[in-house]
Amino acid sequence: MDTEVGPLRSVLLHRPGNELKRLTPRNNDQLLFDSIPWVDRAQEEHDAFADVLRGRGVEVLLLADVLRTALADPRAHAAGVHAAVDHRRLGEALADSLRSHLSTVDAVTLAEVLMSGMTFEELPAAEGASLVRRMHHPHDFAVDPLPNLLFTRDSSVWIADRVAVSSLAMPARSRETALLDLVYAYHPRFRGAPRAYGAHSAPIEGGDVLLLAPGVLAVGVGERTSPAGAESLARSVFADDIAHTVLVVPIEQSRATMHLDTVCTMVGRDAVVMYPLAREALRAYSVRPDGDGELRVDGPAPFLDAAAEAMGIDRLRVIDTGLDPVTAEREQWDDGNNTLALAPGVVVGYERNVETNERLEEAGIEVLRIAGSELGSGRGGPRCMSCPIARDPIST
Ligand SMILES: NC(=O)NCCC[C@H](N)C(=O)O
Repeated sequence: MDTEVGPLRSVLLHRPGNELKRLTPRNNDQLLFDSIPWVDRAQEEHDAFADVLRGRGVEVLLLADVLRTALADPRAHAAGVHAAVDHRRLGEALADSLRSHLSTVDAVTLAEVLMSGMTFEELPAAEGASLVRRMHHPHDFAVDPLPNLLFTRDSSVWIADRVAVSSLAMPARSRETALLDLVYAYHPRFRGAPRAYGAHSAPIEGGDVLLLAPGVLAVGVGERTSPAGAESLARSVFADDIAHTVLVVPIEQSRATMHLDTVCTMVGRDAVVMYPLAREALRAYSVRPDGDGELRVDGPAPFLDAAAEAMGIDRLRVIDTGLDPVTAEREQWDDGNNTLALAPGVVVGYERNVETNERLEEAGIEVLRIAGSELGSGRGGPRCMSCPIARDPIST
């Protein structure tokens, strides 16, 4: 898979589950949600999103299913138990007893613990007194929930025939790496899938990675992906010969622009929808292999120019959203720029971004609208909620 817009064949989604029921007004900021979602409605919205994709011939894989299947392998099960138990939080005695307990549970139960976490009151009854158990509030988490699993875009990225399992920057998401790692290592469908980026610890998140054209990647660097993460990814894709240029794009370190795909996504082979303020502001370092195993770094230059040059086209078309600044800011916050392309000129977008969608349609882009009032409470749109696994090449 080497573009953002080739006909989408297969995608990994996560239907939100019990992990969302862990969100409270006390923990939602730390868990990276802006409000408390109505879980049943979020599930309905997500089911409708998945149905739109299936209706267009896309195979939808659900993370909970592939996780359960992977955990049926004893090695994956052991890795899952290891990922769940934090001995620094629990202390050695309680960690040992939780480890022994989880080692005996089936794959479905372990998957649920890995996704939804476990509170101290849900820990299996243990013999004897544990200071840790007594001092924690019963509702404290012994195993943290992962409500941001919903945003499968960020935790793994397919580039050509390789998958990069991300190292996520925020503590609330760092355990997602272990789950995706064991899915790709042990699920029969993915076992042996070649990796990109490896087990680097420098943060990369998939929302920052755009496959602009075959061999050309854009990587946002800001709140999530670090300069070191971008450099590691560049070195890895050059070593594997799956890209010739990586455009490294500094983005503002703020919640509204946490990933590059919050301000810019591709809607056609040479077209993007972009937050108007980003249009002039974005710049890019062009990183290429220098032929001696090192990197050549040029720039920074205006992003649109650097992208067109690397893609070998005259210019990258920006869909003129033509919005007044307040509407633009509101619709950017609600992920109007975060579209998922199903094919060149066909995208999924949140229905609430009325003006952005109208402008896209005026530019000839078909917009498949989905509801997202609850899904969007974690600040992510259709692109954030999808990890494409296979796309057809764009026919010429
Ligand atoms: N690619 C994206 O922009 N993903 C959205 C992630 C939202 C999630 N609540 C987070 O803060 O990581």
